[in-house]
Amino acid sequence: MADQKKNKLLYIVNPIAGRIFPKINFKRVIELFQSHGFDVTMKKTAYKGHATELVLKYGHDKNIIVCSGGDGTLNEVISGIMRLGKDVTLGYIPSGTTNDFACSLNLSDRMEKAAMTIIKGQTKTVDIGLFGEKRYFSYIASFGAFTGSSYSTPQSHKNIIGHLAYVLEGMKDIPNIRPHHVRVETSEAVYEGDYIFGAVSNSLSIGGILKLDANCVNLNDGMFEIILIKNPKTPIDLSRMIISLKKKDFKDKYIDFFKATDVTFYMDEPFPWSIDGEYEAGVNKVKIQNLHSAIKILA
Ligand SMILES: Nc1ncnc2c1ncn2[C@@H]1O[C@H](COP(=O)(O)OP(=O)(O)OP(=O)(O)O)[C@@H](O)[C@H]1O
Repeated sequence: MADQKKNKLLYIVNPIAGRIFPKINFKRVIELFQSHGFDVTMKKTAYKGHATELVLKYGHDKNIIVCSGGDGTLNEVISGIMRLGKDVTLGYIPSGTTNDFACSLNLSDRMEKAAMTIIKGQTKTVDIGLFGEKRYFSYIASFGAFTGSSYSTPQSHKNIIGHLAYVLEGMKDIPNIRPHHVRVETSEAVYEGDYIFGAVSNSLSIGGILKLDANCVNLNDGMFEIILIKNPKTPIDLSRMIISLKKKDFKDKYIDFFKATDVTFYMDEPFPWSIDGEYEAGVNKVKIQNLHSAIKILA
């Protein structure tokens, strides 16, 4: 168990994350922390970007920063910690709709169990992504098919029907799927093509739909997994590719799959990205860097 005398804990709660039932019982979580000797300051988020501000405002004298929310809240807290420039440990009690990153870290979505993981005090380090100059991400930067639904699905729908809301919103995208011409450079290779989807990820699960093999992904190896999917020419190509993706077999001629530390994307025309499920405006060129072991997390 961690040395509780030293444990000044900032607890950030997104009160609107996840489904209506069950909502995070943050009072119970606070009681648990306090009963184990933690000195807790709790703050609720009130708007987008607030979690980052709260970390920067209240995080200076804390050694643990815990958040409850979904991938969006976690992303904002990580962005705050990266800017804080102080050695703090992150704790996460998932209460979002998809909680992709929590699944990769094997964190329980049962509130008390996740709180106990934090109280037990075992840490591991994980890589963090940097998209461009200042946009951090915990598990994914993606573009193309279905990524719009990750940030455009209304919160009210997510609250009522959970992850299915993303899937339904994504289906609206199908008639509009069109390829983007992209050139992708790593220190070792160049990939170029008309891609309908691309993802730079540090996760076992991409949008809760596409799964990567646990043996292939290490969240702290300084490398991203990168998947680029080309536009299939015929319905037969499309169905073969879908079968390959479902089998986690990425050798199909329409799929480029590789690992890299840093990767630069060159786009003919800008298109929006999704960063940990939140909207990011398009650019003509972006470098995505893996910041190795950048965050210490209780997991
Ligand atoms: N009080 C608030 N009112 C409205 N929006 C908020 C509030 N607090 C935080 N937000 C924003 O809500 C958005 C969604 O939060 P989050 O991603 O944590 O939950 P979720 O969407 O339910 O879960 P997931 O991303 O795992 O599906 C984020 O962009 C966050 O900044």
